[in-house]
Amino acid sequence: MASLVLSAMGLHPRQSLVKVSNNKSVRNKKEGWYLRKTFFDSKRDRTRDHLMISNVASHQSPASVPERESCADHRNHAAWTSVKQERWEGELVVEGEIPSWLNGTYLRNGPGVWHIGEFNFRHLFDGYAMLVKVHFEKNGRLIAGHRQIETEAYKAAKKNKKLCYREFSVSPKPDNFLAYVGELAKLFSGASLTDNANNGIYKLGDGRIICLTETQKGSVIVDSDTLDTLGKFEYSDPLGGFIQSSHPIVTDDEFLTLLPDLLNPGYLVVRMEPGTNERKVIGRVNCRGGSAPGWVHSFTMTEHYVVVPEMPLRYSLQSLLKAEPSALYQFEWRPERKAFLHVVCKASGKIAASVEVPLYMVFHFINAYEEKDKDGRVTAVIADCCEHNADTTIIETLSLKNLRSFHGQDVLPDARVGRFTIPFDGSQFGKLETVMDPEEHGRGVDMCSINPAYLGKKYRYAYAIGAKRPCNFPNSLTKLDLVKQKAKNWCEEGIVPSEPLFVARPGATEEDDGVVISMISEKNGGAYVVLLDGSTFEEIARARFPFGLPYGFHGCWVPEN
Ligand SMILES: CC1=C(/C=C/C(C)=C\C=C\C(C)=C\C=C\C=C(C)\C=C\C=O)C(C)(C)CCC1
Ligand SMILES: [Fe+2]
Repeated sequence: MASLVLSAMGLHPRQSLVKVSNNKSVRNKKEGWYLRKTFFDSKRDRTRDHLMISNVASHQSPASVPERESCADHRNHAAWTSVKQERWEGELVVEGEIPSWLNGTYLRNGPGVWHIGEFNFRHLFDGYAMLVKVHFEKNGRLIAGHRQIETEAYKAAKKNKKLCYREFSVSPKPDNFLAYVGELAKLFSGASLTDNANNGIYKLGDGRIICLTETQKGSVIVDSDTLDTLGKFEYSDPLGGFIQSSHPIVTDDEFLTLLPDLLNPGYLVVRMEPGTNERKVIGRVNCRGGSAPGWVHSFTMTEHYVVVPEMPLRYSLQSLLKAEPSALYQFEWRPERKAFLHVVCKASGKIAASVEVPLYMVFHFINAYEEKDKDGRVTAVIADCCEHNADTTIIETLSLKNLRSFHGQDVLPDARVGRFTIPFDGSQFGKLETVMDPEEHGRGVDMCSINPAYLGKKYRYAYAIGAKRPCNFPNSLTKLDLVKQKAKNWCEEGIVPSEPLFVARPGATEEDDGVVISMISEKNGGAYVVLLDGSTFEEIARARFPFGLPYGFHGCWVPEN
């Protein structure tokens, strides 16, 4: 009975509410209760790691989650370990003070499950999508939860107990030659590619919440409260193709994205209005560097221009066709084909500038803005990014084998805040410079966010994951002051933080007036959500989940009402 009551409260039965003062207890300010932190207190608990893809747990607290076979390696950091059950919801106890204006839901997308039965995925990017939510109620309470996204790829793997679609690093093995021929046909139509929407998450101008990956069919609508998968986002236009940027640029007024064209190498720049599913073409950029477009995980824009990257890391049709992944999975590094940035005018669709730039390797662009002369004419576009020193090593660093074998070696490749200058004077070349000494952020930087009010405009601050060396993955949060060229860092021993998401205080006039939210996975198997002050970059609150949560990619903020 007691355990049922605790379950209903979202508490584990071993997590007891006690009115005592104890250094292992955390005060729940609101209720005047203390929550004794007994999660994972015993070694036995830490070693329980359940296979979850074989079963669907209904709306449950951890207490009512059925025990399942042990599968994953319990010595793994929570960040690289599949989540223990398919879904959970409960209330979290807050340590610290949540600002009273913070009212809404933080959603995070990312991999949740990296295995199907005994079959283990190889890469961080492969994991089946899981959503995490933290709902900040007006009364200061936090209601949290997580849930797998019910994509075709995930459901098929569960039903058939085998890989059925091509994920980032793994492809289903055809049983025989006929099946192989069938697979090839499916590949050309895009049917064999995954719809595992494990990457981006956005609130569209019309209120719908969309989860995305690089495949167009991996666009999925979810419910921000229940985390239900509501269905595929079906594009109603005839644009075709099967790949898209994982990161559209979404505002209340529009959804802009890039569609790489693998057959006639180039990119379509498209725009979709809120309330519609129809993308309209703004313009097209033809690749300057040969027979395949570069990978466009993300891109950036200014107030009037879209910046289209053409990276030397290009799609490899050959690798896409092969069942066995090559060294760079579906990509190949082609430095001889050079690197470019193209600038497309949002109003006319015309190419305003197209320049060759030094080689670069970028997953995430940060922001861009226009530089103007005294008469208000645009003289250049500035585009900032998290740049991996034109080195693709980071992709292999993010394989699960590497992430799970950290023994104190400093193996995270260096990264920097890169700034491109794209002149508007007809020059053939653009510049790529380092904004600040990379030591400021431990030579690690990625998964960035800014104050959304500064999108496309001159800005000063960005928030990202950084590094405290030695490490094999970014293990700190960093606030980058791009004007002073300084960083403030926040870190705790053994943590893996996900993208720090900046949420502005309503009515704020300073760019950094707000909070930064990040989900933290711990090496002892725990997880918590942390809130930092956007200005001082000091911790203001945290709330612990009752079990570990894997690393996640990106978040979004859904304000109440
Ligand atoms: C790329 C293609 C596919 C899938 C891509 C997927 C599922 C995810 C990509 C995620 C990325 C690029 C995440 C980047 C994270 C970077 C980090 C954490 C950097 C840290 C550095 O210090 C498909 C869908 C399989 C199709 C083909 C192409
Ligand atoms: Fe991303």
